[in-house]
Amino acid sequence: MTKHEGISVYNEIGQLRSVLLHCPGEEIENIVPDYLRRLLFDEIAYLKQARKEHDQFAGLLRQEGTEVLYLTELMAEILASKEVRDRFLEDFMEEAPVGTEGIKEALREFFSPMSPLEMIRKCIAGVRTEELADINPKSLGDMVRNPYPFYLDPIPNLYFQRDPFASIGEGVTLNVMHSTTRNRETLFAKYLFDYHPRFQNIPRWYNRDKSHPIEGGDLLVLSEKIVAVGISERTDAVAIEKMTKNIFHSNEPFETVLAFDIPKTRAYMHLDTVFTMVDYDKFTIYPGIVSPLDVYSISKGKELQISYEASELSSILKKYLKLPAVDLIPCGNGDVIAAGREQWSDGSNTLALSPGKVICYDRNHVTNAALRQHGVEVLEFESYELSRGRGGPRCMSMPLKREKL
Ligand SMILES: NC(=O)NCCC[C@H](N)C(=O)O
Repeated sequence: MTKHEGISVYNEIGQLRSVLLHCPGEEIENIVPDYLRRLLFDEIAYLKQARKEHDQFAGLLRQEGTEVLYLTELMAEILASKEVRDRFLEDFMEEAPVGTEGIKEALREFFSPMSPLEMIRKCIAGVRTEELADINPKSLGDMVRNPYPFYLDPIPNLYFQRDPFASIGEGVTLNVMHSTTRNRETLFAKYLFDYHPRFQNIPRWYNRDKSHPIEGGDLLVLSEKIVAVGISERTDAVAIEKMTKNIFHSNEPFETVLAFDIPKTRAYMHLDTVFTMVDYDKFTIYPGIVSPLDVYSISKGKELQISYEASELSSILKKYLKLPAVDLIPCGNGDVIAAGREQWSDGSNTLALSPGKVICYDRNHVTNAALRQHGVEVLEFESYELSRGRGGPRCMSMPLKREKL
């Protein structure tokens, strides 16, 4: 197993040293039209092409010197311990939830011959009812006919590794997801931080046992002093306050959390679907959120100091990041039709590799051209299928280490 490495993320743009990904697997082939919405997809994706695109994404990261870690491989290392494996399976079935003891017993038997990697992949892929032939009925629930096709639901959003936890400084938020379908994803993160030797004693700024939702796509570490967070469809103000108190009570250098109150709609589900940082003084933003945007600052003090920031976004960013000017590069380059189309496929959801160098989906050609006009280097990869899950390169990656600036 890998040695202790920890977490170190003090900005959005410093050289990306290490990142966590999940390459989409068989879970994508368990998405069916009847459950699309509940599974937070808008279309049926084609797995072979999605995996090809994801490999291109990982290839670009490696080519730039970033260490690429896969969630399934880290989890398989942990589950090599029989004790941890058994505990994980019980927790996983409890949270699924698997309702009856008869089905639980059949699942234990189903998983028992599998290697740790096979088991973890299958937990993510989902288990269809037809795969468990012999259930020894123990209760009424084991006997009644149920048309629902899964004993364990697939977890198709796991390739959006940005959301179940978030690296901030040397710690993490272990998130509470807004939707039931994504909540089991945070169990993987819990096991990583409880058991993997690479991540021992990582402070937690938020824990998945709290009731208020917060998702990683809403958390942006703008500098060593400033964290931005979306008050969004997925993240609520109570969770933000709890997280902020924990960060401020630690030895971390963060001094202000800027809370962006964005519209609560599916297209803009997280702050990073409408706003990402691409260079020291450059950001890409979806123009549709600028006028309804309210920003609040929460500053460190004996108590939290909360204020409404009355100025426009560029002034707020200049003030807190101590910059003479900021360049807000619009998604769609000022064309309202292109902006709407490209935001829908995450045109503003860039992943910075280093200051002024980002990875983007190739399909968002208007926004990518605008980024280049503003002096940003853009690396592209194919995006026919991955984009169907409504997330882009930032959503698909969780930085574990970035160089400090
Ligand atoms: N940070 C992100 O914006 N992640 C994208 C998540 C997409 C996923 N289908 C969801 O609705 O949660």
